[in-house]
Amino acid sequence: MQRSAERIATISAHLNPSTSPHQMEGLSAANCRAKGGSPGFKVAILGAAGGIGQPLAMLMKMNPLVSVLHLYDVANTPGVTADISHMDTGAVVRGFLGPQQLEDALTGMDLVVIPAGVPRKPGMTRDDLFNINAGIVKTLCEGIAKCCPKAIVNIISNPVNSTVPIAAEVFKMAGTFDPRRLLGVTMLDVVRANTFVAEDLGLDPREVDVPVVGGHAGVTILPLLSQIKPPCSFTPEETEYLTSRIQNGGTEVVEAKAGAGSATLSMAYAAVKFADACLHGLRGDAAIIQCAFVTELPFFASKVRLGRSGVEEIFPLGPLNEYERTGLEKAKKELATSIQKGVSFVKK
Ligand SMILES: NC(=O)c1ccc[n+]([C@@H]2O[C@H](COP(=O)([O-])OP(=O)(O)OC[C@H]3O[C@@H](n4cnc5c(N)ncnc54)[C@H](O)[C@@H]3O)[C@@H](O)[C@H]2O)c1
Ligand SMILES: O=C(O)C[C@H](O)C(=O)O
Repeated sequence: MQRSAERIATISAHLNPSTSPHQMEGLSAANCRAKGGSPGFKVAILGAAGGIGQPLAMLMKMNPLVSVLHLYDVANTPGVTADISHMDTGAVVRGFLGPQQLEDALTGMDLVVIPAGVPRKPGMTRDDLFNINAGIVKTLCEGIAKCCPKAIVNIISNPVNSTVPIAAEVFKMAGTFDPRRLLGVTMLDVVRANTFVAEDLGLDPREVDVPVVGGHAGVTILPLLSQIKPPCSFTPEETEYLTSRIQNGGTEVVEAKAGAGSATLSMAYAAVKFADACLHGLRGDAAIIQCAFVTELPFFASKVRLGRSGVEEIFPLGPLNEYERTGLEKAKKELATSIQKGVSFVKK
């Protein structure tokens, strides 16, 4: 037991940038090389040892736009970091364990992705996670405000409809709030919508683009099937079936996993797709457009254009049909409650 604790501490020290020259003695050549890195962006994942965090860390390590990858969690980061760091891709990987290493994990980051927190079990709503996850997101965002206030922040932790308002309040109180840089990740809804619509129409999902707006829970998830590319028409029954399947995609996975958590692999895929879009925007690439939960309007998932400073343009919803207009009213009502819950949590 003692030996294994010492070993974890040693691995952690080797992977931590604050390791002193004295502590560096005895490191392998491979670890010593891990001091700088190729040009690119610095990305931190908070909750990196979790069900989403691990595959997300692997996919970010494969991203050529990433030069430094910081993996932070309150448990198990030394093992995950050692494992990921053996991948022969460009990004230098460093691990950080526990609150005392949070500031080191965040300092200098361009993009921070947050999948920290507990997932649902069957029978729970995302809002049932609020009591635990609200405090986790608040603490992590306080660290961001202090150590990397200019970073783009991608929030995955549920309930997104409340955790993003929590993050906004924390940043406002710290005087660092920039609505262009705070984004709730609703990409999995788009990924699911593309897949389910493609399945229904017999198309390749890579050729389908469904805008999904509103929020990330139940009726707040509002797929705009009337605005699909390529343009398609649906019967009322198809619209009802597809809308309901997209809105309940998360529950479908929670029930199939039967107590072992919620979507992790498809979420890691969606998170990296979204993070990659943010990095391309930061690099100055043109026409980077995705759906995300943004903090203007005041909070609403919309189609946005990403650029050097984060969200550079929020597109209007466009023409909605009768079914979508009704859905929008339901979404706005539920969203208002979830947003207020997040704001009150920080202000109390
Ligand atoms: N936005 C979305 O579309 C979407 C999709 C899937 C899951 N989620 C949410 O993502 C969250 C994580 O899901 P998961 O399946 O990876 O859960 P998980 O339990 O497998 O992993 C969560 C990780 O967070 C870590 N953690 C807990 N407290 C922490 C803290 N204070 N600081 C840093 N790390 C901390 C845990 O140690 C764990 O490693 C859940 O809230 C889930 O509901 C969101
Ligand atoms: O459904 C969940 O609890 C996780 C996530 O929000 C999802 O949509 O898969």
